[in-house]
Amino acid sequence: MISVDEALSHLFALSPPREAELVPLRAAAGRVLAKPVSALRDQPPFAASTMDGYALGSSHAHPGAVLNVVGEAAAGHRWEGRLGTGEALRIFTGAPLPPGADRVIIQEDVTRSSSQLTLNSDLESGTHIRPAGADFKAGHEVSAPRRLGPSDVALLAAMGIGEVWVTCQPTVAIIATGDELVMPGEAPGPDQITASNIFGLAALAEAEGAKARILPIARDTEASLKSAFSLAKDADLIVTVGGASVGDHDLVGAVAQAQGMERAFYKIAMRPGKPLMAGRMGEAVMLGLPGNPVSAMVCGHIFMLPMLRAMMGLGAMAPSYQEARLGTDLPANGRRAHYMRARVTNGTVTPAASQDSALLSVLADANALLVRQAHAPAALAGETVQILPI
Ligand SMILES: Nc1nc2c(c(=O)[nH]1)N[C@H]1C(S)=C(S)[C@@H](COP(=O)(O)OP(=O)(O)OC[C@H]3O[C@@H](n4cnc5c(N)ncnc54)[C@H](O)[C@@H]3O)O[C@H]1N2
Ligand code: MOO
Repeated sequence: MISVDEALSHLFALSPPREAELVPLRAAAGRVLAKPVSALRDQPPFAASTMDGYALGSSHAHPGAVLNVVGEAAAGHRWEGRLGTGEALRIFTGAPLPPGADRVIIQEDVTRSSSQLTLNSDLESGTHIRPAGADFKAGHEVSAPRRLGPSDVALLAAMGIGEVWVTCQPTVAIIATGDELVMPGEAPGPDQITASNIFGLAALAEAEGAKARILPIARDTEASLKSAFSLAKDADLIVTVGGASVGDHDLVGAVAQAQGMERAFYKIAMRPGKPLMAGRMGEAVMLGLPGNPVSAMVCGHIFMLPMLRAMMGLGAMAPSYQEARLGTDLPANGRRAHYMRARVTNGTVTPAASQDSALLSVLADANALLVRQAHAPAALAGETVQILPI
């Protein structure tokens, strides 16, 4: 059995970044920027009024001053000219400021009569001018790699960028294995159950930005598993679920190897997740997860998601563990790192009463995994522990 960290290193070695593709900005949200992008010009490109009012030279901006309104500037329509002594310009929010003006008086602070403008006795302070380049200057860079969120997409649009290079989305083929399984909605036989974790794994992969495909359930025969692998071979990542352990019907490893899988490792010191396996299979990576519903999902968080992030160009990063206060005493841990289903409330984490790796209702109630390292000594309530929000 290798450690979780060793398993992750093997998996990262199997998961180089995918190539990049050029997509319209509208399709870029959630994708990973593959090449840095630079602003084409300053934003705003000109000094602009931030209010509706009157632009003037600040030497005139005193209560009771009387000025002559010589024209008008609106957003998208500059006034061509230069303000002289005693002159003011009607100006609206977003309009370019004319030369000769360095202050805008809001319209609430003036009295206007025809072209004559009188400043009121109480003037709001501030210039109400946004200088050219206040947001960013031409050449301002958004660096890569970076997962593009809504604010990034808005920034890129403001930078004038219509298309961006993003890493291609990894494709994931998910294969449930087992004679006992039927799809949700199908009528199970008396000895059968519904395939469940494959739907959770597909959702996890998609939420991370991958394209997931659930293949037909493979039965516990060489022929059925072989045909499932052949359907999956164009994927970047082939995820099998079940058939990973040591029973007579656990054929996944043997069939995968007969299909050319070069095994990187088998079995890890982790609970749940012990019979994890992985290797290269042609152009794809094969990740063989244990069948127990929670084991597969926990391995999805700890291994599949970091692999997908690496394939998307985000680097070889372990999951982002955080710290929390332990809400209850825990006994010493055994030789496998334990990823306990737990709830974190106000910074205090409490493990679920049952850690049976088949209980999806417990997983669905959990909002974190509480990580106990292999051979961790007993821990007392109040100690700081590692968690992974899920
Ligand atoms: N003698 C030993 N037995 C087992 C060991 C061991 O070390 N020695 N390891 C145990 C551990 S730990 C795990 S985890 C399981 C994993 O076994 P498999 O990966 O071979 O999984 P299966 O036997 O196919 O299934 C286990 C369990 O999960 C159900 N299952 C399978 N696939 C799905 C699915 N897609 N959706 C929902 N449920 C699924 C299946 O019906 C079984 O109940 O092995 C232990 N045994
Ligand atoms: O490791 Mo198994 O994955 O305990 O249930």
